[in-house]
Order: sequence, then C-alpha cells, then structure tokens
Amino acid sequence: MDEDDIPMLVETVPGITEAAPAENTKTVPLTIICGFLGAGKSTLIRRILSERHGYRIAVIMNDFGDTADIEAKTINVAGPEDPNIEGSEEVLELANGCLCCSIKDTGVAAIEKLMQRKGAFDHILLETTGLADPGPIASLFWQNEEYSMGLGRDIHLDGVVCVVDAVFAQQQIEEDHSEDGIGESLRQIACADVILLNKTDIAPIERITAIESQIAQLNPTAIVHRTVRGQIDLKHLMGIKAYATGPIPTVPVSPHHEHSEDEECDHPDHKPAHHYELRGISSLQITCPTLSDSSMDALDEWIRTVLWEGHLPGEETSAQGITILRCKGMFRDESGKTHILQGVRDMYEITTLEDKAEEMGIPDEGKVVFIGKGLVERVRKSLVGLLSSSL
Ligand SMILES: Nc1nc2c(ncn2[C@@H]2O[C@H](COP(=O)(O)OP(=O)(O)OP(=O)(O)O)[C@@H](O)[C@H]2O)c(=O)[nH]1
Repeated sequence: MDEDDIPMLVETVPGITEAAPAENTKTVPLTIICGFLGAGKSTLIRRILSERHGYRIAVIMNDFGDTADIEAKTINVAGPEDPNIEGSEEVLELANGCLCCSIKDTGVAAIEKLMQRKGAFDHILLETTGLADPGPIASLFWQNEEYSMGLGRDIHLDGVVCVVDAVFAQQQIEEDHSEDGIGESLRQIACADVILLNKTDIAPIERITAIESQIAQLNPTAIVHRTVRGQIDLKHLMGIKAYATGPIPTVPVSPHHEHSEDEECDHPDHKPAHHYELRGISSLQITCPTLSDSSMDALDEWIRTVLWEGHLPGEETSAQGITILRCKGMFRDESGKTHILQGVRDMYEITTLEDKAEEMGIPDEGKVVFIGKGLVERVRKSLVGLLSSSL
C-alpha cells in the first residue's frame, strides 16, 4: 500500500458480522504488523483489506518515524461491500510526532472514538513504519494498570507480527545500524510472536533456510511461516493471544528450534555447545523444573532485577548491561498450579492459570525464554543455578 493510500475497514459479507456497539466487557484485539522497509507489510495488508474473510478489521497505518515532519494522517473507514461506501466514510486524525507519543496520547483515543462511532471491530491491525521498533508500541498497548484504567480499556494487544524479506533480510540486518548498534530489523525479529518469511518465491532456498535458522536462534518463541505476497490464513495472524494472561499455548518450539548435538541444550547438566549472538542480541531458553515458593520468589526477583536494573541479582552493576526485549515462560509450582510469564521490554507479569494445565494439554516441564542483549553465559548460569536449586 502506498503512503497515500487510505486504509479501510473491511466489512465483508454483510449480515455475518454486523457492526455491533462496543461491549464494555469485550475488548478488541490489536495486532502490530512490523517489518523492515520493503518486506511486504503493505502487500499483506492490502490482501487482508481486499479479501472476504467475514471480519470487521480496522487497519491503522502509521508512518510516524519516517520523517520528523509528519502531516496529520487520515484514517478512512469504509466497507467495500457497503453500497453507501461514500457515505460510510469516516476520517480520524492522528497527531503529528513520534509514534509512541502519538499512539499514547492520541492514537489509542482515536481508535476508541472510532469504535464508539462505528461499533466494535473484530480486530485492529496497526501497521508500523519499516523503521519502527515494535517494543515500545507493544508495551503501550499491552494491558496494564495505566491502560486498563485509562486509555486502551477497549483494546488489548493480541500479538506482534513481523514480515521479513527472505531475499534481503540478512543484508538488512547487517547494514541496518542504529545508535545502540542493534538495528531495527533485528529488534523487529526479536519482538515478534509470528514471523512471515515473505518473498519465498524469489529467494534461493539456501537463503531461506539460513535466515530461518538465524531467526530460530534469535527468537525461539516466534512461529515462522514462509509466505508469498503475505498469503496466509488469517488465523495465524489474528487471535493468537500472544500476550494473554490466561491460558496460552506452550512456548512454541518448531522442529528446527530443537537442539541437535552441536546446538545449545537447555538441560542444566549439559554444557552449551555454542552461544548464537547477532549484534549482541541472542536468546536464552531454559527448562524450568517444578518450583518451590522460594524458587518462585527468587525467579521473580531475578526477572525484576534483570528487566528493571539490567544486571543480575547480587551484582551491583554489570559491565555488559542486560536488555530484555521480550520474555515468555510457563512453569509449575509445587501445588501443581501453572504460572505464565509474559514480558515486553521492562514490563512483565506472572499470572496463575485458573484452569487445570493437564486438561489444557500443557506439559509438566516448564520453560522460560528471554530475548535480548547481554544474555551471555554468565546470565545463563545464573538462571540455570537458580532454577536447578529447586530440584
Ligand atoms: N516477488 C515477490 N514480491 C513481493 C512479495 N511481497 C511483496 N513483494 C513486492 O515487494 C515490494 C515491497 O512490498 P511492500 O508491501 O510495499 O513492502 P512494505 O513492507 O510495505 O514496504 P515499506 O512500506 O517501504 O516499508 C512491492 O513491489 C511488492 O509487490 C513476495 O512475496 N514476492
């Protein structure tokens, strides 16, 4: 979709999903669609906007960050099936300025206003600019105290989808330098819950498998789909509940994520064979035994210290600071309760599953995954030591 194109609300088969007034009890899921310049975000969105799928989807295009001098964006809401397409037009204006501030101060309110006027959507897609770091945007939309009590009470973050260019991703990661040396293309991959490895029609197979294995090591929690022009069943993008505090699927581990002999093994007794790191970004994936109350507290303190202070518990500061971009986890306590860890940047929460884990098919063995910078062997050892002390 060109910059000047207007995003539309798709209202496919009338009658299947009539515009309903926003219910107070139901919040609308929001998916952030990120991806580096030219990866195929707009192609994906255009496809969603023109496809008959029966959902009312609001697409919010956001080009903030591409230029400091942003003109007010207009969001045009219309249904292609609507005979009064002209009449159903509705325009929202988002404030100028940086992406985060705009979303926080105006964007969320604008979306809610839109919902009040047009009825609740089934889903909201927020397409970010190719140079955006989705982390701060995700933390803004992730339900938390500030938002559930204020703005964003009608919206919840469903997940972050990253479109990756199978042809150029590796080159982009190499060339894309930002101030802290990580680069936005890498941050986007690190923060994603679902990755569409796009343009697989024109990428050589060796390149596809190479970037797939790179992604698997950088972000083992992301589910990767190969796509051509964003062709994918929407169920893989929407309603994925990646930030759910209730029942969530186990941390996904696809076959190529499983460790082989020459790859790193999570078991505390096994020494890691190597540590994969790109521009300082890597992932830490550790098997979690059943935890005692004191181990639960220790894990909570470990996470708090690492996320909020950027160093390990017991260390004053770390010469090599730790920055967590995303964390996920699931573990059991001695009473048999299952706990879910969700985090983005320095925000995290650990919630207890109300339902019985066995009934939901959740495995006994827990797992925690951290993705970020500075996750060196010392950090791994610290966490493995903490978790194995409860064995
Ligand atoms: N061959 C091929 N071309 C694709 C595919 N997906 C997108 N393209 C083309 O790649 C170019 C960039 O796609 P866009 O959808 O505009 O990418 P974008 O991520 O929105 O780009 P920016 O808005 O600049 O960040 C366009 O010419 C698309 O037609 C694909 O799977 N295969």
